[in-house]
Amino acid sequence: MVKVGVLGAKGKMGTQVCQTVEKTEGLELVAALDQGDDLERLVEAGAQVVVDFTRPEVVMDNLAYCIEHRIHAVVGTTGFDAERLDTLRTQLAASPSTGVLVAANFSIGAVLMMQFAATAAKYYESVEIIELHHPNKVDAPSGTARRTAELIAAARQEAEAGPIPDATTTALDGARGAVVEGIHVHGLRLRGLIAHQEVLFGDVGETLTIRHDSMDRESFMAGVVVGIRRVVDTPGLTVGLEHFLDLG
Ligand SMILES: NC(=O)C1=CN([C@@H]2O[C@H](COP(=O)(O)OP(=O)(O)OC[C@H]3O[C@@H](n4cnc5c(N)ncnc54)[C@H](OP(=O)(O)O)[C@@H]3O)[C@@H](O)[C@H]2O)C=CC1
Ligand SMILES: O=C(O)C1=N[C@H](C(=O)O)C[C@H](O)C1
Repeated sequence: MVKVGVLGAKGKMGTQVCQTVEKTEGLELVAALDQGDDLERLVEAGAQVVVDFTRPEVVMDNLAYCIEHRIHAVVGTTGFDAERLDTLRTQLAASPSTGVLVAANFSIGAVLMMQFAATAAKYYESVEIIELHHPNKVDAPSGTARRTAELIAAARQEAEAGPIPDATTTALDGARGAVVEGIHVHGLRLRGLIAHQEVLFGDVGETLTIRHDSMDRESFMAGVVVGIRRVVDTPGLTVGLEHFLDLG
């Protein structure tokens, strides 16, 4: 039995993660903490794995505590850049048996979308990303959009692709979205949505659009369970759920 603690337990994702852990064979929910709760309760409850769906501004402190106390972590909270990931690697070096998984998106379809986009990247001159979410989302662009842009940029760099064409010389602020690793990312916030993303590729005479839709937060739960089961045997930092999946 894997003893699991959840941080952000009263939030949209945390609530569902608690329910999932409680009904999943081999997992036991031993702590459900939210804003204002003392992290010491994780140690008192004997948590072996913590699942964090909190907020970008608090997640690094949560992880520092977990790593210091040799508690593995499955992290869905957004806000990770290269500097934050390096900080985790440094902290984990002092706790070599501990595993941390940071995944921008736990939905299998979103993982595939990112993989497909990385595969397509070297074949197209143009690429832009549109992420669409519920209006209660606090961050923009989404972690998934950032990660997708990073993967596409890495694939383009490896293929020695030229610059993305764009003749814009005048624009209102924001009209061309944010730029992540040289790729334009546009964010929409709309009541009725949960989590959606389109990656649009273009070249002479054709376009390719890869779209993923999460219509229910249940779509993230299978990936979270895989993360919990695998992180206990995977010391160090893992970035992306794809490393815990058999994608062929
Ligand atoms: N990787 C993935 O697949 C997914 C990632 N996410 C990400 O997960 C994060 C949470 O999303 P969501 O559930 O929608 O957000 P919510 O705002 O619904 O939930 C966050 C919860 O964390 C609580 N919280 C804030 N600070 C702390 C703290 N220090 N310790 C414990 N709990 C705390 C909040 O309390 P309060 O409201 O009082 O501040 C709130 O209850 C976001 O970064 C989001 O982008 C979301 C969906 C999928
Ligand atoms: O806040 C959300 O809802 C989501 N956050 C993650 C992100 O920022 O990519 C994952 C998914 O898009 C839902």
